[in-house]
Amino acid sequence: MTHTEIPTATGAASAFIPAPATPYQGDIARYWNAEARPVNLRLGDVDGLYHHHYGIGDVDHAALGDTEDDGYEKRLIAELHRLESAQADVLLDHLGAVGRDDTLVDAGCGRGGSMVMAHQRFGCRVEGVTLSAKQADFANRRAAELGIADHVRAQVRNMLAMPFETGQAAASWNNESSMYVDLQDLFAEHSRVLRVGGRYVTVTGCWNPRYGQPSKWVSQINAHFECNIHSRREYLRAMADNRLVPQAVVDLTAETLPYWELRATSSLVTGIEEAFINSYRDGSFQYLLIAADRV
Ligand SMILES: C[S@@+](CC[C@H](N)C(=O)[O-])C[C@H]1O[C@@H](n2cnc3c(N)ncnc32)[C@H](O)[C@@H]1O
Ligand SMILES: CC(C)=CCC/C(C)=C/COP(=O)(O)OP(=O)(O)O
Ligand SMILES: [Mg+2]
Repeated sequence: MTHTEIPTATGAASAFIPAPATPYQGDIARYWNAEARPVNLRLGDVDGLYHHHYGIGDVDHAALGDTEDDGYEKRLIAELHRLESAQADVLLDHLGAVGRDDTLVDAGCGRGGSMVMAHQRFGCRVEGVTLSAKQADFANRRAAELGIADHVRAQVRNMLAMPFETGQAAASWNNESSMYVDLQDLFAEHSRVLRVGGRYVTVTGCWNPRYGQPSKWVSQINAHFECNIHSRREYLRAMADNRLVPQAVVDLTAETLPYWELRATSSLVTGIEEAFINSYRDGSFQYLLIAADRV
């Protein structure tokens, strides 16, 4: 692999940043280096867990209280954040038995919220990769602040060529990060880093083959995030081709809609809410968790 020596903002994420494997990956690195949306930063500020994924579960209307009250917006932000952390908890629930001596891999780790939650739950080592040096620095800074930098680390690397030994990981996951890569390449790499008997989990948005082709809403989401949403069929086929055998396929579409409906009423809207709500409602798009055994 070729590496370009570029010092990072803090020098903490890594001494060097690998050159992007493709021009597209360079675009994605730039996208996430520039990202600073209030909907992500203000939610993360609630308790220091910074997520770049969406929420699931029922809205707690009692906790939200009256829209006319002072403090409603603050409670709304806390509620959206609670639902996003609930999503990560459900992903972690599907990792199976994880011991303190195990290593977990977060492919496309963002600012590291899920990694911190995984370490807090299992006490184990958690290794993350992201294309963005800003995100890796952010995640490593948070881990240092929490005193867990010896167990939680983000690196600026391509998830299709991860810096981990073959069979090193007890479990690995993609939390809303698989729509940036070819699924055959992705699952071949997870299959390599996972030990036999290990567990792979993804939470993802995918287009529904029953709808026919990607709807205009799905195309809008792709354009908004510069990603390429795959179909449910493609996930299952690429897993089967790469020794990943689904143990659970959970349709979380109905469970994510309350998050989007609540978010659409907040001051932190980004303009993509309508596309998610309409595509989930018309059946063209699904929010799915797939947990698979590495056989
Ligand atoms: C929507 S964010 C999800 C972040 C995180 N999983 C979470 O739940 O908060 C997508 C992430 O995928 C990462 N990503 C996209 N393509 C990647 C690649 N080829 N290698 C590594 N990371 C990648 C981005 O850098 C970004 O961190
Ligand atoms: C389910 C799908 C298709 C996800 C696409 C990947 C993505 C950008 C996820 C959320 O990131 P974010 O938290 O940075 O987005 P936002 O700013 O909208 O909250
Ligand atoms: Mg977000």
